[in-house]
Amino acid sequence: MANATAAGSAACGELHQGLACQRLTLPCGDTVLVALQGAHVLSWVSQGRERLFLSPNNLWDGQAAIRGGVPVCFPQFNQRGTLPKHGFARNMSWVAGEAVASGDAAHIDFTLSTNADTLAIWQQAFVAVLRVALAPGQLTLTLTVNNTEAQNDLHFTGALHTYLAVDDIDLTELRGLGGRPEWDAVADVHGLADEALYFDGEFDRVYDSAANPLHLQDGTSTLQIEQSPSWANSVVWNPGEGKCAALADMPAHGFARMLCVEAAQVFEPISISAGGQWVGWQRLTVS
Ligand SMILES: O=P(O)(O)OC[C@H]1O[C@@H](O)[C@H](O)[C@@H](O)[C@@H]1O
Repeated sequence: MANATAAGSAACGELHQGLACQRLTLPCGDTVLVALQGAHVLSWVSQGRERLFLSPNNLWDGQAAIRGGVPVCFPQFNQRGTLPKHGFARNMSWVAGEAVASGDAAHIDFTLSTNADTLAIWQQAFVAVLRVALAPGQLTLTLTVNNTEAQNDLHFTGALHTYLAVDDIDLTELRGLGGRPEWDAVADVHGLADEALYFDGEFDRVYDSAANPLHLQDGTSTLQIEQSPSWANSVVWNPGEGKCAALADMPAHGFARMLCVEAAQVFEPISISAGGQWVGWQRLTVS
């Protein structure tokens, strides 16, 4: 089913590997594809180039976490709690709203609410909304979490776990975190970030987020990465060759074509009082 929206933008449903998806396409040709599973952005093409890495070795069974794109990790980051790794939101089906166009941009909201499956593992009433907003050369992902409890606070950690496509990880550098507190999770060492980060093996580090944008340079193009101050951390992850080989859902050399730069909340859970709301976003801009 396709429906035209204002200014020539188009929104339509389609299947990708059997999964129900929504696609937004702008008059300039930029397009984003989002699976209902996890409200998972699978593809963002801007200026004719795919900007996200998506593993060709995914199971596509509608439940297993999808490797690549932008997993929404909620309400738990990694294994820092009793919930499934990186929370359950990426494994569940979200509900797509109507696409909305304004000028040369468009957005669509996806919603996940408390249900029997979430209550079975997390006794918390909530409504989470991911807005996927497309503008020429720009993708903005905004996660809004509503605590719909009458009395209790809601606590969560999480991330927008963005897998950026790179031509060659050996030619990739990330700038903008220089001087920020860094925890190297591989070596379990705390320090301060170098001005430019390079990747020649497993890399798994958590940073105190920076106020300024980050810049990813991969040889042929530069991407600017921003996040709202409501996320305390940025996580930079590449499994490297050895760990990549152990990931069943990654091709052997997949590590060379990706870098995760995540807007995240890792250590200190975010608290939302009863009836309250939290908003956090990540914005990618082709530059
Ligand atoms: O394989 P998963 O569950 O998608 O997690 C991938 C990676 O996600 C990153 O955010 C973590 O920092 C890594 O430690 C983790 O390995």
